[in-house]
Amino acid sequence: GRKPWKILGIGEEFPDEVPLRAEEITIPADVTPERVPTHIVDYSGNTHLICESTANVICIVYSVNNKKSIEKVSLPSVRTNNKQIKKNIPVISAQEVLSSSIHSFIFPLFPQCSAKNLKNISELFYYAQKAVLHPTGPLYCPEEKELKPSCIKALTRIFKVSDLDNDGILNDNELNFFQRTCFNTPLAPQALEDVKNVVRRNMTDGVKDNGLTLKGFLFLHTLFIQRGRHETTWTVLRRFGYDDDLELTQEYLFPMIKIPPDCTTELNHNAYLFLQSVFDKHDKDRDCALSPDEVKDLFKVFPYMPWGPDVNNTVCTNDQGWITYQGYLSQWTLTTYLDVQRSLEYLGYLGYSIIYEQESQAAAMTVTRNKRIDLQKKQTQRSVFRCNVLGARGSGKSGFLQAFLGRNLQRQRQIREDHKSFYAISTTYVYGQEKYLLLHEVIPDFDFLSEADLACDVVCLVYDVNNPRSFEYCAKVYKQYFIDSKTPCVVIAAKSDLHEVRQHYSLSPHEFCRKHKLHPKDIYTRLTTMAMYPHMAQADLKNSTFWLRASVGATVFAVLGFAMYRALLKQR
Ligand SMILES: Nc1nc2c(ncn2[C@@H]2O[C@H](COP(=O)(O)OP(=O)(O)OP(=O)(O)O)[C@@H](O)[C@H]2O)c(=O)[nH]1
Ligand SMILES: [Ca+2]
Ligand SMILES: [Ca+2]
Ligand SMILES: [Mg+2]
Ligand SMILES: [Mg+2]
Repeated sequence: GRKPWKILGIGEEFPDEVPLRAEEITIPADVTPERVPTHIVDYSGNTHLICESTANVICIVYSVNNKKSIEKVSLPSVRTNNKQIKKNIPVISAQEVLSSSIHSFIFPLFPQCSAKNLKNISELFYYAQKAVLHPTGPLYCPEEKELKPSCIKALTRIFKVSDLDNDGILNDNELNFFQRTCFNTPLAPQALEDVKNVVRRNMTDGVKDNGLTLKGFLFLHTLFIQRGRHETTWTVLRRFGYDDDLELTQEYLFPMIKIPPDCTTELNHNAYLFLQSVFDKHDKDRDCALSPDEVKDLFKVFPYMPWGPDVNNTVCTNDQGWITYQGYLSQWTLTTYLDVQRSLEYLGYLGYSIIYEQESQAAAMTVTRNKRIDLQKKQTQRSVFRCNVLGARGSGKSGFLQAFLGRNLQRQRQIREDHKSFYAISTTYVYGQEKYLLLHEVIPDFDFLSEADLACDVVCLVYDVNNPRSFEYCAKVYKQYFIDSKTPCVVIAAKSDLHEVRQHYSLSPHEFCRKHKLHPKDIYTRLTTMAMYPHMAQADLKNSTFWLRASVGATVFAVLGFAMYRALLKQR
């Protein structure tokens, strides 16, 4: 899909009579080494003509046994005579062709070419094309004789992604995998040793425990570039998703994925396996939780830190407040459910499609079938269910979410205001199957409940038994938004450890929910079950509403995590 491009030739001509500007010659794509159709325009030493050109690369051709010809076309003169030459047009010369043909060890050699008679003229065009397609500019600083910072950054990410066990060394297995990934060919055992020996000869800490360190890896690439083999480095960079500016491409980070309405996005089994391996390689002390340092290390391959402190209040953490393995997978599940583009982007940074040899990051996603079909067929393959939690201000919504993560009131009160989350996600078992339940706290603004606030699998209406004005909100929301909807609703009486007061509403909560006599043992499992089998909720309960009394007392929490929620049906 590349556009055809132009090579401009300027030089001292040997024939006596030459036209000022020869006709353009076009080399068709299929006979050029880089498969790019190429126009060659010959400018016969009239360097000022280049001003009008739109060339991608300029070839300077001169006779090596004629000093004058070199002087005439030497770079400074081309530059000074042609101020309008765009700064980023590469200029190559026959001299360069000669000096680039050096022995190298891993990748196939270029044929030796003769600049003297340009017998192998195709080499010249090979280099001309290479100068455009694989520019050294973004990679290497010739003055400093070292890689540019952005190139070091990209190669460091590539090293980290390829270092599958995260020990800071590319061992033979990892090097072979890397080689196969980038060049489609395995590395012969001898070639592998040769590479390491080259590094050993040049530096002391480039090889460690018979594997390549980051320093050694960067050194190798410096060497490739210095030996005119920069297309090797470009092959690696492009394989890992980088464009000419060393940014990850849009196609790599955001592959096309179609999400029809009423469908949701989940990670598939392969993606969970990959994420599990990423967790394992960063959980260095194997305590099944990510310490702040481990999290930092995990996200070193990202251009920014994707998880803020609110994540620790969205998923399960250990006693130290560190995200557990379960919590880590939950957070990935949440991101995928709420913002699949972001999830694709993150998988891209981690190198999912490369490590798991997939066409694109999109291969990690399952788009679930339309929810309506699930309802018709009365079954679902989904594994993530969303429950929106609504209730008046201060009714105990956040407490309900945090209790799901196993946090008692005392612990909840330690959460900083700016670290609070409007989501909580964890797993529950429904008929023996592990499912994710995603709780979302909706900001109580009765007049501004959006589509998104209402779209979910099950609704929780929370009121405060201790606040006489809190039930009215639930009743109004229910009557306005859910009475005719297919979405099952649950009414939850929160703070039931406090004194229960009479609600200022025409019906008492008990009357409101009287018809719906349910005794769920575990409110969260109950919610997931209702989300999964809404037709059951419909069948059981005419208005698909029942009433729960939930207590978030600290002492009750201590025994069975979130089992402190006692769901009782009050009978009069
Ligand atoms: N005693 C007792 N207090 C609770 C319980 N749940 C929440 N609270 C307290 O009630 C207050 C409000 O609780 P939240 O969970 O923040 O209520 P909310 O509905 O999220 O409030 P907003 O987000 O402001 O709308 C806080 O001071 C909590 O500590 C409970 O079960 N028992
Ligand atoms: Ca390793
Ligand atoms: Ca750990
Ligand atoms: Mg000519
Ligand atoms: Mg809240």
